[in-house]
Amino acid sequence: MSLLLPPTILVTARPALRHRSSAVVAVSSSSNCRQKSTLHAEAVPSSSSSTATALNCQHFQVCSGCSQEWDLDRPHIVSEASRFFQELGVSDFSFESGILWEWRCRAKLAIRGTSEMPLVGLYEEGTHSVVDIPACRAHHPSVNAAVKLLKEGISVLDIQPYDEDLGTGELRYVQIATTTYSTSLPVAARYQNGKVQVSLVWNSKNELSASSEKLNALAAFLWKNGGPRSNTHLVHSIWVNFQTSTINRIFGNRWMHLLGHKDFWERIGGIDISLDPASFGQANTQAFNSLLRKLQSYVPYGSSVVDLYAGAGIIGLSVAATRKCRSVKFVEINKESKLSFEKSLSRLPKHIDCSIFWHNADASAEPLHWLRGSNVVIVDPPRKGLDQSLLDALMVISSQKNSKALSGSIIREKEEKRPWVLRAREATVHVESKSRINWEKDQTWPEFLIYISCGWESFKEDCRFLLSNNAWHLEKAHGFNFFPGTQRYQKCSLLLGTSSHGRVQAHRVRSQSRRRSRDSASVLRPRCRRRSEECGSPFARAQGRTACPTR
Ligand SMILES: C[S@@+](CC[C@H](N)C(=O)[O-])C[C@H]1O[C@@H](n2cnc3c(N)ncnc32)[C@H](O)[C@@H]1O
Repeated sequence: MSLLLPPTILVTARPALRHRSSAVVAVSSSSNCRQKSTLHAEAVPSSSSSTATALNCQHFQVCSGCSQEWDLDRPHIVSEASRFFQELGVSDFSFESGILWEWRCRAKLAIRGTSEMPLVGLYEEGTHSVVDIPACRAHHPSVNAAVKLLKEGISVLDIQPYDEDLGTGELRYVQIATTTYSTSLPVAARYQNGKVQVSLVWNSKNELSASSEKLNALAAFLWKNGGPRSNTHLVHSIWVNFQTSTINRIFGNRWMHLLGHKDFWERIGGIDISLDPASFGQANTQAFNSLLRKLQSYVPYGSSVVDLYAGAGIIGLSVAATRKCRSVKFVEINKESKLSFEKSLSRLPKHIDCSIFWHNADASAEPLHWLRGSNVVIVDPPRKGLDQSLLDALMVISSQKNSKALSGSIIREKEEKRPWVLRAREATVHVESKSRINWEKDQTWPEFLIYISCGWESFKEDCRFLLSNNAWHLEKAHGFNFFPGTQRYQKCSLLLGTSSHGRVQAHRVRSQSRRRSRDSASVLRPRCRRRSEECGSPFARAQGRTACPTR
């Protein structure tokens, strides 16, 4: 089995522990002092540090986005990860540092202040005060240029930034995503010349509200001064998301395309992918590309793959295209990802003969059902890690020598009658290959698990659990610098191989005790952290109110 650990989690290692404790106390008055001293300690360069790999950002220590100022190519977590994997028998853990600045191609930023002096940025650690970050070193240069243009528009048109205490104002957040896909430019010039998809989060229920005129005027301003006919041609397209709720979410449910190309293409992992603003997208597209290239090499040719927590399906589609897969099944809970998935699917090379199924479903509900029929399972869960039911299912399949017996025991469990479960089992997107796969009847079970993780602490826990009782065997581990300058999220990929030694009974006992320990961990972690990928501020998490831009 192979497992891919998202670097996101990783980098957090030691520093992550410090951050975690800071986060827990962030609502108390002493928390800021603690946080600051942590940041200060990390700001001290070691004797071998070089300015060539320093963050060198004027916003450091005020903005909550970055917490490592020196040695961006060596996140502190790497040495911990290396030791962790060494202890588990993997001595060749590798780490790719990638680009160190201008890597963030996707940013969600809060908009506060006044129309004369708008603030566009992240929350100061432990507060809900927005820090303006016009010269952010992590942002792709096009993101910073778009923020500058947006601020001009806010001032010229007297747009009112959101006031979250009063719930008033017009513009709450902006999401800016960069595409570097352009066939009219030489490859070497494409990254620097990225164009942005701007999504304005507008404080109204829909396009019929009284403030719509101002919204249209702002969109027209951005298009006139940044669109294809402007001198700079920075803006690819403009969307609006309507959000009036005070709950802990950046986006509401209503999206509308306003100007520019609706489809937003990027080339990653050897395929063309389309990402709608409502779909999950990786912030560091270059690191993601490296991760995909490595991951592909671990998928045997002709595999049947299940991609759980699939988002818009980039990982599964990239292995379908490069590994001659028999079938790839995707399971994703966010229905908004379907549109992006279908568009990307439409550009998969026509010669690829692979059965494809995309399900809008919860991977943790009936996980054995999703695992059946595949020899490779790829998981890329949110920071909280794998759902317990899926971990249990992975342990069950590893401990059963006889796949027929396994299928039989599952089928005997119950005949499913619940209509919503049956509906979820039906693929909402289905492309049949010439070989016509019926994985529902297939007796194959995963032999390879590839775990991509963006939460180091939860990953370690999941990994130890999967390796317990020799249920899975760890083969490879790789780290990728997805978030240089931030300690919190790195991505790491691991490859686990199954063994057939474990006993189901023994495993069940263990999984129960683990569930208890997870519950107690959740007491320390604010609830919304477990629920929402969006919330990054300890303050907001503890208060359970307005969402914070992710870092
Ligand atoms: C870290 S993202 C990975 C997305 C995708 N693999 C990619 O790289 O673009 C995690 C994804 O898991 C989805 N998700 C969260 N909980 C889920 C669940 N219980 N079942 C299925 N998908 C889930 C989220 O909507 C999100 O798209």
